[in-house]
Amino acid sequence: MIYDISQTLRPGIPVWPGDTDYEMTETWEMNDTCPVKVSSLTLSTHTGSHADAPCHYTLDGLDSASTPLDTYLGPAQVIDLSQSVGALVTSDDLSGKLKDGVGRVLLKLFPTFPHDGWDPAFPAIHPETIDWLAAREVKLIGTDVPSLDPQESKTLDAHRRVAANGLAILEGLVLDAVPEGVYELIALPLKIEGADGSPVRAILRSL
Ligand SMILES: Nc1ccccc1C(=O)C[C@H](N)C(=O)O
Ligand SMILES: [Zn+2]
Ligand SMILES: [Zn+2]
Repeated sequence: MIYDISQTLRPGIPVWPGDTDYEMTETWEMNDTCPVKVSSLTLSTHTGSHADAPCHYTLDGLDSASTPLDTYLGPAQVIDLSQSVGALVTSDDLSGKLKDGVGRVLLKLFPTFPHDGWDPAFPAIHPETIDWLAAREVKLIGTDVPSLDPQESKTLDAHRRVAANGLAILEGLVLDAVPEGVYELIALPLKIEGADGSPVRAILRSL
Protein backbone atom coordinates (compact mmCIF):
# COMPACT_ATOMS: atom_id res chain seq x y z
CA MET A 1 0.00 0.00 0.00
CA ILE A 2 1.23 3.55 -0.71
CA TYR A 3 0.57 6.34 1.78
CA ASP A 4 0.94 9.83 0.27
CA ILE A 5 2.34 11.83 3.21
CA SER A 6 2.71 15.07 1.22
CA GLN A 7 0.77 18.30 1.59
CA THR A 8 -0.98 19.50 -1.55
CA LEU A 9 0.80 22.56 -3.00
CA ARG A 10 -2.09 24.91 -3.66
CA PRO A 11 -3.00 28.59 -3.44
CA GLY A 12 -3.50 29.49 0.22
CA ILE A 13 -1.34 26.69 1.60
CA PRO A 14 -0.24 27.89 5.04
CA VAL A 15 3.39 29.02 5.08
CA TRP A 16 5.80 30.19 7.75
CA PRO A 17 4.78 33.67 8.98
CA GLY A 18 6.29 36.28 6.63
CA ASP A 19 7.49 33.73 4.08
CA THR A 20 6.62 33.74 0.38
CA ASP A 21 3.06 32.76 -0.41
CA TYR A 22 2.58 29.94 -2.91
CA GLU A 23 1.47 31.15 -6.33
CA MET A 24 1.03 29.44 -9.71
CA THR A 25 0.73 31.65 -12.79
CA GLU A 26 -0.22 30.55 -16.31
CA THR A 27 2.40 31.73 -18.75
CA TRP A 28 0.94 29.99 -21.82
CA GLU A 29 -2.78 29.25 -22.20
CA MET A 30 -3.95 26.37 -24.37
CA ASN A 31 -6.14 27.76 -27.17
CA ASP A 32 -6.62 27.71 -30.94
CA THR A 33 -3.18 29.12 -31.56
CA CYS A 34 -1.30 27.59 -28.64
CA PRO A 35 -1.12 23.79 -28.19
CA VAL A 36 0.09 23.88 -24.64
CA LYS A 37 -0.58 25.14 -21.15
CA VAL A 38 2.52 26.20 -19.23
CA SER A 39 2.67 27.67 -15.74
CA SER A 40 5.22 29.22 -13.43
CA LEU A 41 5.51 28.67 -9.66
CA THR A 42 6.45 31.05 -6.90
CA LEU A 43 7.01 29.40 -3.52
CA SER A 44 9.35 29.23 -0.55
CA THR A 45 11.83 26.36 -0.49
CA HIS A 46 10.16 25.42 2.82
CA THR A 47 6.62 25.24 1.51
CA GLY A 48 4.54 22.22 2.45
CA SER A 49 6.27 18.86 2.84
CA HIS A 50 9.92 19.59 2.30
CA ALA A 51 13.49 18.57 2.96
CA ASP A 52 15.76 21.09 4.63
CA ALA A 53 19.21 21.36 3.06
CA PRO A 54 22.17 21.79 5.44
CA CYS A 55 22.84 25.27 4.00
CA HIS A 56 19.52 26.34 5.55
CA TYR A 57 21.01 26.14 9.04
CA THR A 58 24.77 25.87 8.46
CA LEU A 59 27.00 28.38 6.73
CA ASP A 60 28.52 26.66 3.68
CA GLY A 61 26.29 23.60 4.22
CA LEU A 62 25.25 21.44 1.28
CA ASP A 63 22.43 22.65 -0.98
CA SER A 64 19.43 20.56 -2.07
CA ALA A 65 21.22 19.54 -5.26
CA SER A 66 24.09 18.02 -3.28
CA THR A 67 22.49 16.15 -0.39
CA PRO A 68 22.99 12.36 -0.64
CA LEU A 69 19.89 10.71 -2.13
CA ASP A 70 20.04 7.43 -0.22
CA THR A 71 19.13 9.20 3.04
CA TYR A 72 15.68 9.96 1.63
CA LEU A 73 15.07 6.41 0.42
CA GLY A 74 14.63 3.38 2.65
CA PRO A 75 13.11 1.99 5.83
CA ALA A 76 11.48 4.54 8.13
CA GLN A 77 9.60 4.13 11.41
CA VAL A 78 6.44 6.16 12.06
CA ILE A 79 5.95 6.95 15.75
CA ASP A 80 2.80 8.72 16.95
CA LEU A 81 3.54 11.03 19.88
CA SER A 82 0.58 13.31 19.23
CA GLN A 83 -1.36 12.18 22.33
CA SER A 84 1.49 12.59 24.79
CA VAL A 85 3.97 15.14 23.56
CA GLY A 86 4.57 18.38 25.44
CA ALA A 87 6.28 21.47 24.05
CA LEU A 88 9.45 19.55 23.15
CA VAL A 89 9.92 15.88 22.25
CA THR A 90 12.43 14.35 24.67
CA SER A 91 14.21 11.01 24.51
CA ASP A 92 11.89 9.84 27.31
CA ASP A 93 9.01 10.24 24.83
CA LEU A 94 10.82 7.86 22.48
CA SER A 95 12.28 5.44 25.02
CA GLY A 96 11.15 1.89 24.31
CA LYS A 97 9.48 2.92 21.03
CA LEU A 98 12.44 3.09 18.63
CA LYS A 99 13.00 -0.09 16.63
CA ASP A 100 16.68 -0.96 16.20
CA GLY A 101 18.41 -0.40 12.90
CA VAL A 102 15.61 1.33 10.94
CA GLY A 103 17.64 4.52 10.44
CA ARG A 104 14.81 6.94 9.68
CA VAL A 105 12.21 8.21 12.16
CA LEU A 106 9.01 10.06 11.30
CA LEU A 107 7.36 11.65 14.33
CA LYS A 108 3.64 12.47 14.32
CA LEU A 109 3.22 15.42 16.69
CA PHE A 110 -0.08 16.91 15.48
CA PRO A 111 -3.25 15.06 16.57
CA THR A 112 -4.68 16.19 13.22
CA PHE A 113 -2.67 17.92 10.52
CA PRO A 114 -3.71 21.62 10.26
CA HIS A 115 -4.19 21.81 6.46
CA ASP A 116 -5.99 25.16 6.61
CA GLY A 117 -4.41 26.83 9.60
CA TRP A 118 -1.13 27.57 11.31
CA ASP A 119 -0.35 26.55 14.88
CA PRO A 120 2.43 28.88 16.09
CA ALA A 121 2.79 26.76 19.24
CA PHE A 122 3.52 23.53 17.36
CA PRO A 123 5.50 20.91 19.34
CA ALA A 124 9.22 20.82 18.52
CA ILE A 125 12.21 18.56 19.20
CA HIS A 126 14.48 18.94 22.23
CA PRO A 127 18.09 19.16 20.97
CA GLU A 128 19.19 16.26 23.21
CA THR A 129 16.69 14.08 21.38
CA ILE A 130 18.64 14.60 18.15
CA ASP A 131 21.83 13.35 19.84
CA TRP A 132 19.88 10.45 21.36
CA LEU A 133 18.56 9.44 17.92
CA ALA A 134 21.96 9.86 16.23
CA ALA A 135 23.53 7.62 18.89
CA ARG A 136 21.04 4.94 17.77
CA GLU A 137 22.11 5.19 14.12
CA VAL A 138 19.16 7.34 13.02
CA LYS A 139 20.17 9.38 9.94
CA LEU A 140 16.89 11.09 9.04
CA ILE A 141 14.30 12.75 11.25
CA GLY A 142 10.95 13.66 9.74
CA THR A 143 7.90 15.25 11.30
CA ASP A 144 4.53 16.81 10.54
CA VAL A 145 5.32 20.12 12.26
CA PRO A 146 6.84 22.95 10.18
CA SER A 147 10.17 23.03 12.01
CA LEU A 148 12.29 20.91 14.34
CA ASP A 149 12.68 24.02 16.51
CA PRO A 150 9.96 26.17 18.11
CA GLN A 151 8.65 28.96 15.91
CA GLU A 152 10.21 31.68 18.04
CA SER A 153 13.61 30.00 18.31
CA LYS A 154 16.55 32.20 17.31
CA THR A 155 19.20 29.63 18.22
CA LEU A 156 17.76 26.64 16.28
CA ASP A 157 19.18 24.24 18.85
CA ALA A 158 17.66 21.11 17.30
CA HIS A 159 18.88 22.07 13.82
CA ARG A 160 22.34 22.66 15.28
CA ARG A 161 22.41 19.15 16.70
CA VAL A 162 21.22 17.83 13.33
CA ALA A 163 24.18 19.59 11.73
CA ALA A 164 26.57 18.23 14.36
CA ASN A 165 25.34 14.68 13.75
CA GLY A 166 24.91 14.93 9.98
CA LEU A 167 21.23 13.94 9.94
CA ALA A 168 18.70 14.79 7.22
CA ILE A 169 15.41 16.59 7.89
CA LEU A 170 11.88 16.32 6.50
CA GLU A 171 9.26 18.77 7.78
CA GLY A 172 5.59 19.37 7.06
CA LEU A 173 4.72 15.70 6.44
CA VAL A 174 1.11 14.57 6.72
CA LEU A 175 1.00 11.45 8.91
CA ASP A 176 -2.67 11.40 9.96
CA ALA A 177 -3.56 8.33 7.89
CA VAL A 178 -0.44 6.31 8.65
CA PRO A 179 -0.55 3.65 11.36
CA GLU A 180 2.59 3.37 13.47
CA GLY A 181 5.10 0.98 11.99
CA VAL A 182 7.99 0.58 9.60
CA TYR A 183 7.63 1.46 5.92
CA GLU A 184 9.75 2.26 2.88
CA LEU A 185 10.18 6.03 2.69
CA ILE A 186 10.63 7.79 -0.65
CA ALA A 187 10.98 11.58 -0.38
CA LEU A 188 13.60 12.97 -2.73
CA PRO A 189 14.51 16.68 -2.74
CA LEU A 190 14.52 18.39 -6.14
CA LYS A 191 17.96 19.01 -7.65
CA ILE A 192 17.91 22.79 -7.15
CA GLU A 193 21.35 24.37 -7.20
CA GLY A 194 21.95 26.59 -4.18
CA ALA A 195 18.61 25.77 -2.53
CA ASP A 196 18.29 25.71 1.26
CA GLY A 197 15.41 23.29 1.01
CA SER A 198 13.09 21.65 -1.47
CA PRO A 199 9.52 20.47 -1.64
CA VAL A 200 9.33 16.68 -1.74
CA ARG A 201 6.63 14.26 -2.86
CA ALA A 202 6.90 12.10 0.26
CA ILE A 203 5.36 8.63 0.29
CA LEU A 204 5.49 5.58 2.50
CA ARG A 205 5.18 2.13 0.97
CA SER A 206 4.23 -0.88 3.07
CA LEU A 207 7.05 -3.39 3.43
N1 LIG B 1 10.22 29.85 6.11
C1 LIG B 1 10.98 30.23 7.19
C2 LIG B 1 11.44 31.53 7.27
C3 LIG B 1 12.23 31.92 8.33
C4 LIG B 1 12.53 30.99 9.32
C5 LIG B 1 12.07 29.69 9.25
C6 LIG B 1 11.29 29.33 8.19
C7 LIG B 1 10.78 27.96 8.09
O1 LIG B 1 10.04 27.61 7.19
C8 LIG B 1 11.19 26.97 9.09
C9 LIG B 1 11.85 25.86 8.33
N2 LIG B 1 10.88 24.96 7.73
C10 LIG B 1 12.80 25.05 9.18
O2 LIG B 1 13.59 24.38 8.57
O3 LIG B 1 12.75 25.09 10.38
ZN1 LIG C 1 12.29 23.63 6.69
ZN1 LIG D 1 14.01 22.78 9.54
